[in-house]
Amino acid sequence: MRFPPAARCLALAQRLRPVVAIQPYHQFPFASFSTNMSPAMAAAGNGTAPHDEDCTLSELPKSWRFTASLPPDSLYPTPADSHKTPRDQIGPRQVRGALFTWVRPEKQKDPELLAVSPAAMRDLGLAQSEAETEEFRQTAVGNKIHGWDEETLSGPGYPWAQCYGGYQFGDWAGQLGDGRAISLFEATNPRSGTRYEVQLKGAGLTPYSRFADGKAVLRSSIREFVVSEALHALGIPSTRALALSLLPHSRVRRETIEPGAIVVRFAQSWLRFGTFDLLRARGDRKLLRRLATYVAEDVYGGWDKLPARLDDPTKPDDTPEPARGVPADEVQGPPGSEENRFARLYREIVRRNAATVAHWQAYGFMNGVLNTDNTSILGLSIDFGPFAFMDNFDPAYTPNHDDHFLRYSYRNQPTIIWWNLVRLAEALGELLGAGAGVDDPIFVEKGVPTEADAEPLISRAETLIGLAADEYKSVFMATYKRLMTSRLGLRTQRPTDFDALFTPLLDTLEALELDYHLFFRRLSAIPISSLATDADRLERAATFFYADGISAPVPEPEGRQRVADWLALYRDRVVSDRGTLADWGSSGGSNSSGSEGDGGSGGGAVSEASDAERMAAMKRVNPNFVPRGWILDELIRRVEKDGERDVLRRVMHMALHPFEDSWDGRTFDEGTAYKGDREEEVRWTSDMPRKDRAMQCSCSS
Ligand SMILES: Nc1ncnc2c1ncn2[C@@H]1O[C@H](COP(=O)(O)OP(=O)(O)OP(=O)(O)O)[C@@H](O)[C@H]1O
Repeated sequence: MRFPPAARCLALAQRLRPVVAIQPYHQFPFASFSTNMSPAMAAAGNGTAPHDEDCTLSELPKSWRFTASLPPDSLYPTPADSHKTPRDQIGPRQVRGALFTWVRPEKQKDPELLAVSPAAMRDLGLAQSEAETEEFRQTAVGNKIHGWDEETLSGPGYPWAQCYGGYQFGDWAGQLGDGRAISLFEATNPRSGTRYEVQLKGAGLTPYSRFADGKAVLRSSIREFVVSEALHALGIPSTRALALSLLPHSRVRRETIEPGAIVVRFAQSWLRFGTFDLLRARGDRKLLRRLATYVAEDVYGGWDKLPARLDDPTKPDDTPEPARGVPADEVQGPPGSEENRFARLYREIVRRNAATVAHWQAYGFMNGVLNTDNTSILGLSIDFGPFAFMDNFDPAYTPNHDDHFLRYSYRNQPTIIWWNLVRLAEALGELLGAGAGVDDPIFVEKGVPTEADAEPLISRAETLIGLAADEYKSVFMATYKRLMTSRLGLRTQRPTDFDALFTPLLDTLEALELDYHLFFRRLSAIPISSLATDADRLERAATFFYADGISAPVPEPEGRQRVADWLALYRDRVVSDRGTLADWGSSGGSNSSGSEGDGGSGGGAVSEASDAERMAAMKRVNPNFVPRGWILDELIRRVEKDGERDVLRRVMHMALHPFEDSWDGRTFDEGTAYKGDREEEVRWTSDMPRKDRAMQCSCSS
């Protein structure tokens, strides 16, 4: 079966790439916090306060909607068929016509529960004390399964592994699938009503394990456990991690022999672009339509949740947020660019991913392997292999040791996510291009347009994908600018900020090899009144250098002057943002002046109260702690080699409360003083050791 329109879409994709081709990093910053804690961060909820409604694991409402809605592997049509098959016979193979296989996690001997995320417990609706129970420990490694009676071989649900494909490093990789992840059930938090798919990573072989062993090593499991929760606490959409267990009898062969582990993780959906890629590659149009419908109805919560057509899709920057509530069968827009419900679905996926990649850019996070099987249909950060947070600001940095062409480098991330979105557009091309004809019985039956309809369909798909490219860029830029604005403590955005403030800042960080995160955090503690004169600013400039000096080949006085020049711009911008007319010219004054028509002051002051408010607001969005590569390496060494355990609890606490000045001895949501390690906290939030900057990881995990 051929996919002619999608083939045309491929050509289109190639033509479209320049539309949003990644520009130099400094043209692509973004952020989405107001100076107050953003709703995302508030919702992220880092606390562990108990709730009356928190339940036990067995009380937690569970469902199996994914497996009830989509077709299983025909070799094991029912859970009982799979359950009766010896575990070692469920070997790797190509699966057709299905989106998952029923498969039970392997049983594990003497597992040790190493750590849980208190925030994850709370977000799932589980009482904190549940983590102490045997039921939790056995569930966390797959020894106990829910919804299935292993005696009677019956029950409402059974574990499963998803089938998907993907483009890896730009090439079609064929069928992939959950080769070592097995989903247990969907859990609905009774308080929030949010439903999550809960799964185990490292739980054993599945039909999608290909040539590998179905296991995960402790090293990569610790990294995924910590970063999932850290991203969420930063307000960055991410899959989550609930628990980490060590498998003492599991020896896993990678570059060396390593201990095995299992992470319990959860997300509102684990579907990836690669799931759609696979159906397109199989030519399975019917299932593709069914999957898209499942995503809209079950994952996004209904067709009416998707974005209405923009008032003017050719000018997304000038258009307000799209309305919602469009009925499923409504088609919007003029002939040639009519948007049906599948076009709205595609646009929502575009918008979510644009916002997420904007968060990564603003917070200096790199996934490291942005293949289409690692790109979420919900726009979540997903699959944590060789990820990293930026150390010294270097837009060409890739944390992936094997990424020789820098495909997944920091500056390329927005382009690559668009590249992946174009692959998704190819899969959805016929559905979104069909316009009002999408429900014509012949089209529904065959999934392909008639000869007469083909040309208009292709042309409409091309038009809509082109408009989606503009929308992607617009959402990306708006989000990035909003985040950067708040990271700099500004209450207002100006069109000139991007070129006049953000770009010179990033250029300075790059030229002087300054630490990206420490810069923002340290700036959050500098009163504007201390930047009044050039001499003040020159003195303050050294705050941003490492204690052992700058590593860039720039003489220190020159480096100081460069930072001081930017601080002058910043001071003027803050004064124009927060100062009053009466303040202007009332004190000191910098030598620089704001841009024409920019409200620049060239002098002025900010009241102490207002400046204190700026600094406090900045501290709420500029983390003091991020789990950098060297910290995770230390953590892994201490857990794996030195047998430490409590360090995991401490690192998770810092990751879940990243904006605090300090942690040990302070009272957090749970009402009792938190027991930390002061020396460790200071070390993990100060200058990083020179030898550890900009580390790279291999993909082995
Ligand atoms: N040790 C392994 N055993 C079986 N399959 C594996 C193993 N490692 C990777 N895979 C599979 O190879 C593919 C690509 O691997 P990748 O490292 O991107 O994924 P992953 O980290 O295992 O999974 P996820 O994206 O679910 O976090 C996936 O289909 C994955 O399931």
